[in-house]
Amino acid sequence: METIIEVRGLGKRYGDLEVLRGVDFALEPGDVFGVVGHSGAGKSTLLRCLNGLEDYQEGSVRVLGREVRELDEGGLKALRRDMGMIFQNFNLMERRTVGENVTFPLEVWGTPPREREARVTELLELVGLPDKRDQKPRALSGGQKQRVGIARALALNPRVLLCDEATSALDPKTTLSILDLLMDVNRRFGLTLVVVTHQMEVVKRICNKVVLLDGGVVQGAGETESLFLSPPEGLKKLVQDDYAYIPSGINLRLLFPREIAKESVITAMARELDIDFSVVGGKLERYRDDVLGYLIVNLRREDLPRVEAYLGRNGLFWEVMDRD
Ligand SMILES: Nc1ncnc2c1ncn2[C@@H]1O[C@H](COP(=O)(O)OP(=O)(O)OP(=O)(O)O)[C@@H](O)[C@H]1O
Repeated sequence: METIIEVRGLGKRYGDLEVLRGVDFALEPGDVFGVVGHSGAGKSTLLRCLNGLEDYQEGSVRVLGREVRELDEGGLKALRRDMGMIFQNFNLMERRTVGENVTFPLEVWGTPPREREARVTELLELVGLPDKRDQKPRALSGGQKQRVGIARALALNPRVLLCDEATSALDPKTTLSILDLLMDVNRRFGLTLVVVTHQMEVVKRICNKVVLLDGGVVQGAGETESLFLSPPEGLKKLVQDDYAYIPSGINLRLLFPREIAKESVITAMARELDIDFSVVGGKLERYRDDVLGYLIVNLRREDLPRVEAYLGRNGLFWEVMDRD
């Protein structure tokens, strides 16, 4: 499949400050790629390297087959037409109406007025705001403003949408509605999304791939589900909940991949093996279209071999949390 964005060995400095080092990833059309990490991790800088707003000193950033650093002014303009962007604070023009905001990129690219009108109508329908066309942004809620931001970002039919903390200023319910809209445009147009966020819930809900940055270095990367269900050491703090583990016996983390998420594996196991255990904690969550999760149980050390054998026989995944 075509690679739409390929980043290899990316290194970026502001003077003496190294902000990104050895960043690698590749995205295919339709990927929803989460970029997560603490404040100052380099997330926004990475995004700006993708659309040529920042230069980089090392490695390669190829977008739609073009090396971003080598683009001239015309090339950069074309690149930004192919990459829409939305922002935490929406960046709408307050003096312009909603319709005038959405039409702005079309004006810049010289689209004839009649086509512009039709396109604005279509875009405002798409984001669910056909009746707000003549309103000023100040009359809109945060969620509605972001919908206008999305309509404007899609005006030129981009291949990629860059989302910089796009839901961070919104309440949880509005966040979900914006994420649903982003998934809708992703599926409908095969749009690739790059989603910078510090909200793990956003990643779980819409991203199929994720990279975790810390101090400008990739700490973990891969498919969202496997990264969350079984994170590498060092990432656990960032993606897992803390539980007060029971100090005696064995704490076992059972992972529920999609096929068995809803089955009551645990009660069946307890019955069949005739063992006792306590539930320490757990979570079932929605990841895109699946319900996945884990459960942490505490059992007697001597029961572990039989439990592991049972889990293995039944095709389950588990992790012993404190095997010495
Ligand atoms: N224009 C700049 N000049 C100098 N240093 C900068 C500049 N922009 C960012 N930095 C520094 O680069 C580092 C990474 O910043 P960046 O904004 O990419 O992080 P971030 O992960 O997006 O953080 P946040 O979530 O707080 O936005 C920080 O240490 C920041 O202070």
